[in-house]
Amino acid sequence: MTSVVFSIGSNLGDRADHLRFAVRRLAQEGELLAVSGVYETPPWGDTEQPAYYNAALLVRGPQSVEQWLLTAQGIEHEAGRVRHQARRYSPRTLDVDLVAAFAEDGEPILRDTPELTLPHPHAHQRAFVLRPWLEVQPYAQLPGHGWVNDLVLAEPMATEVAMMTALPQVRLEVE
Ligand SMILES: Nc1ncnc2c1ncn2[C@@H]1O[C@H](COP(=O)(O)OP(=O)(O)OP(=O)(O)O)[C@@H](O)[C@H]1O
Ligand SMILES: Nc1nc2c(c(=O)[nH]1)N=C(CO)CN2
Repeated sequence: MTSVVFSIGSNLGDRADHLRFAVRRLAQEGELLAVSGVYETPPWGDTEQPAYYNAALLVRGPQSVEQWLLTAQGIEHEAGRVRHQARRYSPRTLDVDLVAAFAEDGEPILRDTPELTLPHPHAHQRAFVLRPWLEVQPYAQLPGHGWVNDLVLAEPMATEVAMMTALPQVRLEVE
């Protein structure tokens, strides 16, 4: 069994609907253990694009992390995601990234291949990943970077977290 923290994001079309789609599909693929709140977040990395909706999920299942990656990419495709070769961080209907994964004994699963890096190589730089992650794993540690709670409290991350808007009226939970 593996437990995976997913970051989901959308900044094209009906953002809430795209996140709900990701939750519904991942709940079909594994056991949905926790769902964070939804945040509206300023675009990171390429600022000339609309704001994102972001959230985090914790899902468990018998899959390998490589199988989870294929599932995540399949879900992005089903949501109509188009990849733009010329633009690194282009707007997208749905992004489903593996942030971190854990074996049954709680040990982090590490990968460093061209297809899959675990933990996600940019996780420690992204408020839109770290803040929702804390809601699904309050005692999370990011291998190589320490406690996630410490990361979100330290500057400049704390300022970026303050720029995120919690949207409690947007619910993602599946029935
Ligand atoms: N932890 C990971 N989660 C998702 N994709 C990963 C991961 N590690 C490596 N990848 C690889 O990254 C490639 C690019 O993925 P994608 O197009 O979703 O990137 P992005 O979302 O635009 O940027 P970023 O990966 O920085 O969030 C994928 O082909 C995938 O194989
Ligand atoms: N706020 C925000 N910015 C981003 C996001 C995202 O999900 N949210 N995803 C990106 C590529 O993975 C690049 N930039």
